[in-house]
Amino acid sequence: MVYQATASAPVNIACIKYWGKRDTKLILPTNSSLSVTLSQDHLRSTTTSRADPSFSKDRLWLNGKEEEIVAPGRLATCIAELKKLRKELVEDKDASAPKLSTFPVHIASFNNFPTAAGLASSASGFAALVSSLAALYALPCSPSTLSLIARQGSGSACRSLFGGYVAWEQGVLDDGSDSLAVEVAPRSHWPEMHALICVVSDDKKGTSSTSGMQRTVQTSELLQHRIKHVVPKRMKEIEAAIKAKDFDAFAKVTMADSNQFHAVALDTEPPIFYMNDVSRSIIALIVEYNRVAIEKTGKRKAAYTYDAGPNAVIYTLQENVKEIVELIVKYFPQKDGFKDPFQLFAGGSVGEGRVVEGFNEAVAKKFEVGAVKGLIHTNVGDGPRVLGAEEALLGPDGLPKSLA
Ligand SMILES: Nc1ncnc2c1ncn2[C@@H]1O[C@H](COP(=O)(O)OP(=O)(O)OP(=O)(O)O)[C@@H](O)[C@H]1O
Ligand SMILES: C[C@@](O)(CCOP(=O)(O)OP(=O)(O)O)CC(=O)O
Repeated sequence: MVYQATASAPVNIACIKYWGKRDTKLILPTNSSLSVTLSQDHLRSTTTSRADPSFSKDRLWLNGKEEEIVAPGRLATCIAELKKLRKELVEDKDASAPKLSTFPVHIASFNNFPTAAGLASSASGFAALVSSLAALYALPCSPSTLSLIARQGSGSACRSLFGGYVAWEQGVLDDGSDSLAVEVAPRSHWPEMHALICVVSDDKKGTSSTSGMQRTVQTSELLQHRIKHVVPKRMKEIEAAIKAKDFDAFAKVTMADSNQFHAVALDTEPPIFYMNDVSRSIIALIVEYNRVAIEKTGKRKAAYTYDAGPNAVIYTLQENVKEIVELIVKYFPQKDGFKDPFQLFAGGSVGEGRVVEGFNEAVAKKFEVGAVKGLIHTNVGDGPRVLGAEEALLGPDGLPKSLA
């Protein structure tokens, strides 16, 4: 008998940013946060887990390379928590259930996009790990319960247990049992939400989120203001905007919160800079694009947001994506053609790009080819998926197929 399961999980990009922990071991945040889950059709982590009494120890391969599982590290904690749930919720209740909690596991995972480049690989990665082990162990758990475990792998990972629009409620309890992800609205509520990711750099980043945010907690006074007076109000505003499908309000709060996250990074001692000249020019383009839109219709049409790196994520409604791709390509000429998953250009190419009528072209300079290395067009997506045996990443010998 082979005990094995495969799952995939999505990336999420926060509109209200998580930045700061009140408990670094349990990964309990200093503020609530909210994100949009992006489609797994474009960006995903896929993970296969197998339990077998003949394995000598728990082992994990990420993109074909073995990673150490060292207790009490994050990987070891997540695996141990899931084994504990298997024992308590399945084996202790049903004497005939195989004692999978006592078997070592082999885990193989693959990210179909750059790992540790500020594209939230830790979020989709830990969500896929938790989802595949939960499927292997047949855990009767809700996504919110599983989010409690994914959170201990990487905070932002807890939000990837749901599709659509997701809040991570910070919670107040010391044991973290109320610090979990909840669905604000499913994908189907507002499926017109699209995202354009401008890959400015796919290098490993300078200051990791984990170390950067703790330096901010220790040194930034502005962070305390943000936690007490800004985020609670913004969480309410953005939830209301999502429920009402009010893109203008959604965009206003999203951009303000990205700005404030980078302001608290700058307010850290020594200061942390995640955005670069390219990032700032993309902001200038979106600000001008919105100025024209507001002049015509009174409403914003795009929202930029930046995580702990220079890559821009631009949220917009489906009807505006084409204009925005043309705008970005005009200022950031592309080496490779735009992969057009939604057929915006009906099989043709983007060409030289262009700006909308009334746009002040002087707000940014034209950059060299390669300043924006690539554009990824995606949309709001669903939560983790359990996949069939044909998608498994482990071979019959229990080792990654990529190594065979
Ligand atoms: N598929 C995966 N399975 C298990 N762990 C993963 C997976 N993908 C990434 N990770 C873990 O996450 C780490 C990368 O996280 P890191 O926070 O540095 O980058 P990021 O998630 O790309 O960026 P950010 O979270 O700041 O947006 C990897 O080194 C690995 O330990
Ligand atoms: C800027 C962010 O992307 C920070 C993400 O931080 P991580 O979740 O990567 O940090 P750890 O909990 O230490 O693993 C904002 C966000 O996703 O909310």
